[in-house]
Amino acid sequence: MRILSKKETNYIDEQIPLRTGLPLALVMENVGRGIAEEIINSINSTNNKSASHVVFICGTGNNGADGLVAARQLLEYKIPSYVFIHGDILKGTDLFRTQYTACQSLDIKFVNSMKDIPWHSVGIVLEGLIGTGLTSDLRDPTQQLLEELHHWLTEYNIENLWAIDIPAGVQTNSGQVSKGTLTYTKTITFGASKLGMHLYPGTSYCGEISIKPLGVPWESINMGPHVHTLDKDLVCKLSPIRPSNAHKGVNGHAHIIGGSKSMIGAPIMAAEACVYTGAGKTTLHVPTDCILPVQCKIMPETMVQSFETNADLLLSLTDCTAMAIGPGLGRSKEAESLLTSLVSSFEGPLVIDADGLYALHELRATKQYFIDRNRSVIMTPHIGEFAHLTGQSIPYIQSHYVDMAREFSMAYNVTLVLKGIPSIIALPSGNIYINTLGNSGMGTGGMGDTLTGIIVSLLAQGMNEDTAAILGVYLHSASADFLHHTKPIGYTPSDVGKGIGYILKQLQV
Ligand SMILES: NC(=O)C1=CN([C@@H]2O[C@H](COP(=O)(O)OP(=O)(O)OC[C@H]3O[C@@H](n4cnc5c(N)ncnc54)[C@H](OP(=O)(O)O)[C@@H]3O)[C@@H](O)[C@H]2O)[C@H](O)CC1
Ligand SMILES: [K+]
Repeated sequence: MRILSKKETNYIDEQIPLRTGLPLALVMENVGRGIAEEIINSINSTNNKSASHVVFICGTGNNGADGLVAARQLLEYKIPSYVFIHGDILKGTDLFRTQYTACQSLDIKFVNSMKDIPWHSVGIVLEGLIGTGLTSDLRDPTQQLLEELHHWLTEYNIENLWAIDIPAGVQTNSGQVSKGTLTYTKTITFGASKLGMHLYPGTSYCGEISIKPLGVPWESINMGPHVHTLDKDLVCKLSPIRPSNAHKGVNGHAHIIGGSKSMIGAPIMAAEACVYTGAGKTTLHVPTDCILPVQCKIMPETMVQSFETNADLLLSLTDCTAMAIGPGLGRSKEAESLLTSLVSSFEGPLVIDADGLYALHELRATKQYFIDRNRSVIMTPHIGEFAHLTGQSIPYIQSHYVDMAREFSMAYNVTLVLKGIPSIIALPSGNIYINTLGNSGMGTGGMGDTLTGIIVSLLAQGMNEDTAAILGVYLHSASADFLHHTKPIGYTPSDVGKGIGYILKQLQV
């Protein structure tokens, strides 16, 4: 499912009249009908017929105009509305003033104060103060107004607070939330949901999201790189189909490099997840000083090799269909020089994770290697590692989450899996995928190692970087969601790895 940025919604508004000759007022009529239908359905399904009044709190932009269209359309169904307008009507947009004039001649009650609303008979309140037109944090008068609204909702125990398009105070692109923003039970949005509705903290203010059509097939408008949700519908088309005569020689040989004296669990989890995801062969390379405990712990299906020096390791990487480096590798000068050698000499599919990313801290020095490669490298940083890679602070990354991921991926030719809540995948083409799965039980050490193992396994089986990253993130989260269903916390990254085959089966149904 596509997700829209602020720039894209503005572009759609601009292009529809240009391409079709249809005025924006007609689009607004469609979205207003969408809002009205949602209200009618809710009123019809509730037993409380005494709470039948609808209240619209509108600004003087097009978001407020959408509310006025809905109020007018409700009259046809004999549903009365009260409207409170915030702001100077004369300074409203053309569409707002048109709708305002139309509503003045109808049986819609405009109130000058919220005190004049019969709150005891109100079932639903819709906020059309500000939509995608939010410019900065909410200004004081708007914050005060929302505070007053909150007072009435609490006093009269009104649960249904619905936002038109996006809650006033939530930034469309970043999901950052202004002081004074209220929490909604539903957001009725148009065409597609907006980025900020999928990113924290914005997502927790929106309530249920209901998408209403614009009435014009806007997806055919070319707007450059897209943002999509990562969900089952998308990955069903990506699921690998293995020929019935496939054997281990054709199912890929994944090599994983990692481990250090104090960290043997991370490479083991990665290697085992790689096996569970179906690689034909999995070899784990660990430093000589930790091979014994690794061999004692790891499942017998993996091959384990040790290396004393980087030169040893590079020589032993034969028959390698895909490689992952980083889990538990440790932070050392050797690791840094290993990374530089691998990035410049290994031409096959490569995943860099964890300490492998840390070893890239002189990223500018190696940037050209990434750009010159025929294929992108997959990097899987969490936000802390991404901050280290980019030199930006964590709060800055959080408030520029999608933009930073996209810029990084395009500049470095990297398929980026940015692990956060939610995780996003940024492709060198500029396209972004926002993960819609996952749960709180995943916040445990080793989950990232398992993800790396899944992704390198998919690469080894012949998937390209972009598909392996997208499908890998999906399989990882879907497997965790399956476990979470019966065991909310305490399932392990290894359990997640073990479940991958079952999720692949679900995708093939
Ligand atoms: N393609 C679509 O999806 C369509 C969307 N539509 C709707 O249009 C809005 C966007 O309308 P727009 O007129 O661009 O802007 P808004 O109405 O969202 O916002 C403008 C009003 O908000 C006030 N504002 C802005 N920033 C602040 C702030 N920081 N604090 C307080 N108030 C703020 C602004 O006041 P000014 O005094 O600054 O002018 C305006 O009053 C979109 O969200 C949809 O709902 C269309 O229906 C067409 C299709
Ligand atoms: K709104």
